[in-house]
Amino acid sequence: MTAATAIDVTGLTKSFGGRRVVDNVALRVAKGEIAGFLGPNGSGKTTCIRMICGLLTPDAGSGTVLGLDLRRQQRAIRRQVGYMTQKFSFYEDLSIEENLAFVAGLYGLPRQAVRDTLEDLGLTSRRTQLAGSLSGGWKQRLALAACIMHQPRLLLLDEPTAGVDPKARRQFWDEIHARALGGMTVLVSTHYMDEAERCHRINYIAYGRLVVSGSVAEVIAGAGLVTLTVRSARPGALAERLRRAPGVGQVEPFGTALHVTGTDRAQLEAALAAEGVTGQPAETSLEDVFIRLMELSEDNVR
Ligand SMILES: Nc1ncnc2c1ncn2[C@@H]1O[C@H](COP(=O)(O)OP(=O)(O)OP(=O)(O)O)[C@@H](O)[C@H]1O
Repeated sequence: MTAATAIDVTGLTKSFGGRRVVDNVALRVAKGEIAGFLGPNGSGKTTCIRMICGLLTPDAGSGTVLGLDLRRQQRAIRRQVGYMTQKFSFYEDLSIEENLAFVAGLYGLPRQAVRDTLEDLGLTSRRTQLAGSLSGGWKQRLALAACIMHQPRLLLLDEPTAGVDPKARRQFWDEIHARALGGMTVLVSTHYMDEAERCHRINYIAYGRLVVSGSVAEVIAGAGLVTLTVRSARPGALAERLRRAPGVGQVEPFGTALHVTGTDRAQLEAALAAEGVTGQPAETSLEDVFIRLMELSEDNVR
């Protein structure tokens, strides 16, 4: 491991009840990087995150987290990591400040840490509000406050913005980027494409296996997909026919236009020409790429 690497693990493997849910995953995350973790439901993201933060022991695999040994130094790792679980919970009948004071007590932090964290996350004016009465966005902010109060060097976020409105999500991401600029490393799982695009690098996992890793641009370029957009008076009927045409992968309506994606430009153009329409070149979206990766992974496990 170099000093600039926050997570450096290889061969991570975990089975539950004889079923392998994480299979030989290698992951490297540089210090100060925001790494996205994407993949279909049940593909093993949460399990990987829990192995990385020292809550679950891998069946196989090794490596370091913040320079600490993944297998032998789990306790030390847990102390330096902030982990926001998918279903974070609080004492609903306690205020924001009381909830944070409770967490501070668990970590043995001084009272000042609560005041600083309230201030830092813009929670001071609401500090007496009961956690149970907060909106989704403020609850999530409280959860973030609770997991960064002990100033971890690595933040692991498991679908932190599920069910939160766009403005609160944007504020949350601004907060995350500010922390990363300050040197904190972040590994965040998400199903939202716009959030994937906010990450420095993304890692796509399917059926327990890491399928691809890189910047958004690298991942899109590496998929080798071609996308054309067509307009039609009856896009629904055209989409139906195109989906059955050879060489056509995905056909997605975008308003009155269709985005048609495949791996071979000549075949795509031929499919459109057979329908009497011409396509205009369009950018392949990250969503198109992930759907393609998921289909390829399905084929591999069948
Ligand atoms: N403690 C456990 N005991 C048994 N099975 C488990 C356990 N934890 C996870 N699993 C199973 O392992 C698989 C991977 O789950 P995991 O939660 O890691 O996936 P995920 O990628 O985070 O999914 P999602 O996107 O839905 O959150 C799932 O099939 C899940 O049911």
